[in-house]
Amino acid sequence: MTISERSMNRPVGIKLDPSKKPVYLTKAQREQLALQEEIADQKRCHEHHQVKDNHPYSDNHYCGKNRKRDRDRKSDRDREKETNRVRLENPAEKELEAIHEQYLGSKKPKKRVITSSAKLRLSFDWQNSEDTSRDVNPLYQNPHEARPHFGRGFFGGIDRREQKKLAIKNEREMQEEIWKKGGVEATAVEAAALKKKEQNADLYDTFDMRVDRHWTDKKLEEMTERDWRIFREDYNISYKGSRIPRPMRNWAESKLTTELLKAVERAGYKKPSPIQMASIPLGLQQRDVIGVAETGSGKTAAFVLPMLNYITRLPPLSEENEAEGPYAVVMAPTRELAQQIEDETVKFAHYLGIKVVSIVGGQSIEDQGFRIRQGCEVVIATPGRLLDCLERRYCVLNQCNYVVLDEADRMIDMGFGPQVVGVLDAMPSSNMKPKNEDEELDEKKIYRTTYMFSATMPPAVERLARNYLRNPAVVTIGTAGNATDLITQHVFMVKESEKMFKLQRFLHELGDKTAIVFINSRKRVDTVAKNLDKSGYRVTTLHGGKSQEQREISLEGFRTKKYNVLVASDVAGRGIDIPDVAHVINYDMPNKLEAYTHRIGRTGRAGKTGVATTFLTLQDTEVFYNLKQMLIQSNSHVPPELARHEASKLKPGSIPGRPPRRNDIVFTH
Ligand SMILES: Nc1ncnc2c1ncn2[C@@H]1O[C@H](COP(=O)(O)OP(=O)(O)OP(=O)(O)O)[C@@H](O)[C@H]1O
Repeated sequence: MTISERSMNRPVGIKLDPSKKPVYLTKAQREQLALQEEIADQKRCHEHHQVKDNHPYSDNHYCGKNRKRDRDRKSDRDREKETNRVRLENPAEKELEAIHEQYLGSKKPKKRVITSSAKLRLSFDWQNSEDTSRDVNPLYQNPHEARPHFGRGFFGGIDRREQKKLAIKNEREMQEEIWKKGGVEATAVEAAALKKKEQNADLYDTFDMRVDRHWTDKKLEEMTERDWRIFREDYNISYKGSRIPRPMRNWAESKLTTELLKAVERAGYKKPSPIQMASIPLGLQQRDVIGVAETGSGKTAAFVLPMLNYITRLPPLSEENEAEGPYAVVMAPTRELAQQIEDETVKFAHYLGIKVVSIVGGQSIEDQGFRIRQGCEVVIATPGRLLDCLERRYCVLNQCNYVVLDEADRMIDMGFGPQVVGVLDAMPSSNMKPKNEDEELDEKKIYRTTYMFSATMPPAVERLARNYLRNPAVVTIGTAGNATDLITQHVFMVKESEKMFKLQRFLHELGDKTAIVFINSRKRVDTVAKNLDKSGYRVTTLHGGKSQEQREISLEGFRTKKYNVLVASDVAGRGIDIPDVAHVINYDMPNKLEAYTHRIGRTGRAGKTGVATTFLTLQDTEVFYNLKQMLIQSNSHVPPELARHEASKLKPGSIPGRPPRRNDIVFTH
């Protein structure tokens, strides 16, 4: 209300001339004016209630000034809405509004979303007392080991053992009193029971300590749901899929046959690796499995052991059934990898009398066909050559129900999809598991089991590969696609012309240790190797343009340390397991991050550490974003030229300015 409006009400006690213009009022006058207005208002309200006292919606608080204020607010709102509507009907205004929204954001109030995790924030399904985590302070690591206090109990409060001893002493005295009054003597059994109680009272038990034990101190049958959860967290194991069996904690708890366990012991594998812990129990149940674990983490044994276990359950091969083909097939993208899987399989299989044959390109197909026909339980092959063998009728897969696709993503990426499908089609389809995952499996029946393993599994490839599997369990160790922490990653921004000089500097520092240098093209592999050879390095090469024999000689020479530098194309990028490779150098950055992960994974294997160095040029912008994310995630140094580059800031294929989606992971640096 303005002063002029107020003056219209003409309060009692203040004489104002109505003809005059509004005058200045002192504070005291204004206060008096307000008081009089308030009294007048209340009076009006009172009269109004007397009239409408019995009205059902009457509200004693809602009257007078309040009602007027509300009316004013409402009309203000209506007026504003109306101006907005008129304004927005004008196209120029509309456009202005859109630009405003684009730069300054929408005015529309955002709905507050309460996530389910926020709702449950303070709900734990375990008690504080159940916490088995170890305290960093050694003082609190063993809280129940109380120190004696010079014959006066223990430091730190009540001594449960003393209490128990006193309790049993009382019980004995009372019992003896009863026996005495009854005139009877304790029987031998009663006396022995009392004595046992006394002995027990002298011991601390778990209850006294009030501390739950860590899962490592528990027997299998004592493991609780919570212990299994901690176990999975300790080894970074995560699963997707239904009805997942428990992982195995050690070899003894696995359900592998005794002969296989002996073979594992002879191989020197003291403890299963996390991928083995998680996927062997699944394989033993004939479940289809997609296994993703970092390079050098023992994926080969994770699929080989359940496969051999499965074969031991089948009748041994004889003249009658050897013509029906092998019991199991493993497919891998490269010849070297297939041969390496053969070595790993033979390591265990020869103790069980299981025969293994590898079928790869570059060797006589007739010889390979002859070896299969002589009878073998396991065939390890590259998909192209195996399909060739099947089409030429050198081999059949009439009794093969176990198939492994190692480096499955690479096989599909290389265009081997049709060959893989061709091989799968040659297997008995009657043994496929039912499509409905809720349908119970017949325990006596043999179903086709399909295993798929890799260190990387891009979602698009996984979706495609899933066509070959039925109700698979997906096991992931750590974060899919990440390099192992055992590898120290260095990335240098260089010019093409500087690469050779820098490479020689790194190789010079290498001394007698071994290194693999990856180059993107076969031709350049030969050129770089020639240059290094001239400079006096012990160099050998490996790429797809060499004959199979040359490839094998090179790899063998590198394995036996006749050469300490292997210059290779991507043929050696996956799966190749050469112990003690100290340094991997990406002379050229590959054009996919998956290839980078696999290449650097040739070092830092089976628990050992390694170094990976990558030369990056401005031609590699395609991978800048993903590489930067990977370096940040693994706490590696990001060269400033990469961090600053535009291509490293924008995810390939994304729209500039689009706010991150809910599932996007954004790293800051
Ligand atoms: N339980 C184990 N204990 C000790 N060594 C093991 C164990 N399992 C596997 N290894 C060894 O670890 C090395 C790497 O294993 P493997 O080649 O199977 O790794 P991978 O996960 O398949 O690697 P990549 O992804 O590069 O193919 C091998 O030399 C193998 O003998």
